[in-house]
Amino acid sequence: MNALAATNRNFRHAARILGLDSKLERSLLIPFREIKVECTIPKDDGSLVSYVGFRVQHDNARGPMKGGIRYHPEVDPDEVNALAQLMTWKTAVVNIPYGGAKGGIGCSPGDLSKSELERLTRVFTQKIHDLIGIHADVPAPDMGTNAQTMAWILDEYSKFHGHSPAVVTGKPIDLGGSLGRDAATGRGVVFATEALLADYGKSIEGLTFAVQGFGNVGSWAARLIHERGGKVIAVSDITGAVRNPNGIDIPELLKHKEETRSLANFNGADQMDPNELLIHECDVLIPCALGGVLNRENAADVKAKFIIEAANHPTDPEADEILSKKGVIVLPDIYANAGGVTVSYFEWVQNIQGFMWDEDKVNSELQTYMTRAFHKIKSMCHSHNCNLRMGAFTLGVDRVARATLLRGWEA
Ligand SMILES: NC(=O)C1=CN([C@@H]2O[C@H](COP(=O)(O)OP(=O)(O)OC[C@H]3O[C@@H](n4cnc5c(N)ncnc54)[C@H](O)[C@@H]3O)[C@@H](O)[C@H]2O)C=CC1
Ligand SMILES: O=C(O)CCC(=O)C(=O)O
Repeated sequence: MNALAATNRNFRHAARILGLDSKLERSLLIPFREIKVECTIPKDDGSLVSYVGFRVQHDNARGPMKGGIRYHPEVDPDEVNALAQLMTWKTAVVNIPYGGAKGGIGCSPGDLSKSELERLTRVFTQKIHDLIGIHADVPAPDMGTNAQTMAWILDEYSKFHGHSPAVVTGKPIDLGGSLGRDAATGRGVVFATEALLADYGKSIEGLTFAVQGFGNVGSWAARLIHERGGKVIAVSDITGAVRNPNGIDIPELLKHKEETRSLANFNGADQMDPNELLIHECDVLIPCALGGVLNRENAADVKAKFIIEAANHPTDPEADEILSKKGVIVLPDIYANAGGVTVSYFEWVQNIQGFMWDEDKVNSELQTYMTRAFHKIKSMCHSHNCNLRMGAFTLGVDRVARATLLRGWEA
């Protein structure tokens, strides 16, 4: 099922549970604004190449729209729409004063030189600068983008609007980025995992983990799990996959990845088929890469007891049903990976205050937000007799619906 159909289906299910008015339901589903722009740049050899850039601003009832920008060949308008909508529910789940947005450019960032990426980012920013802004829409990194990408957006935007560090988050510390933002999504995943496991009388120490994706989110999640005594027994990324039933030495794997840019030829683990990772024997599976990876083709073969959705939309609704029948507990993306946008919020607050927090404060506030949201989700699950995904969706949708009604929406 495509990402937008899946996200709409989850939203409609939550709206039914909440008994939302059908006109309000329809209004919440329609994006506030969809932007599609042509981005033509000269390549390093002087030839011209054109890309399509998207920004979907889904909802701003609770505050400025917020969400990452993705550079990936499979970026398409439906997917960006789905991811923007997920941001609206996600910011509401962790109760930060934002709406939702998402952007992307259909490109292969690994095939572009640094100067080509810079030109592409600047052209994209020139095309959308009037529609983003500190109190309108605040981009951040997502797959294929990073702090450097945010620095270029900040610089280009500031040419039009004056120096504006709060227009993006996830920027370099030297330009007003927050301590702890780089690790925040992975750290939030770990806080979310701890909250869930505690609910089952368990802890990370001694459990086995399989992690798909070893970029920003996956590598930080794996590192922090390793530090807490969890055994990361399988890791994959676009270059391949490795496994070690005794636990992979994650700091060594990080060093190897840094030196070789690949998981291949790592001495501390055996190579494995990357397609096997999601169905590998483990206690906890953490998808940290693409959407739709758990679907009706593989869900029945999943062996993990818990799935923590660090990626956005990794589980298709058809897989959700299969996993639920198998008794697998799924912690949904709009909560599990909300640590990134939560620390983005702290970064924005620091920029507006002109006051920098120390890293311990960032991390401890993040833990407070993640733990509080988990208990709120659980209480929605009890009230509505639903699973964690619907607990999170009902929590997020209810908060956005209330804000919309209070602002004067009338059926
Ligand atoms: N960066 C952030 O703050 C946040 C990211 N996310 C989500 O987390 C996921 C990962 O994002 P980042 O770590 O930021 O991206 P990234 O670009 O830093 O890393 C992506 C990783 O996925 C791997 N990958 C790509 N295709 C794969 C495949 N077919 N099989 C296995 N691995 C594959 C890449 O090799 C890389 O290791 C995405 O779904 C993103 O939307 C969610 C919330 C915040
Ligand atoms: O930090 C942010 O503003 C957005 C992060 C993001 O794109 C996400 O949570 O999917």
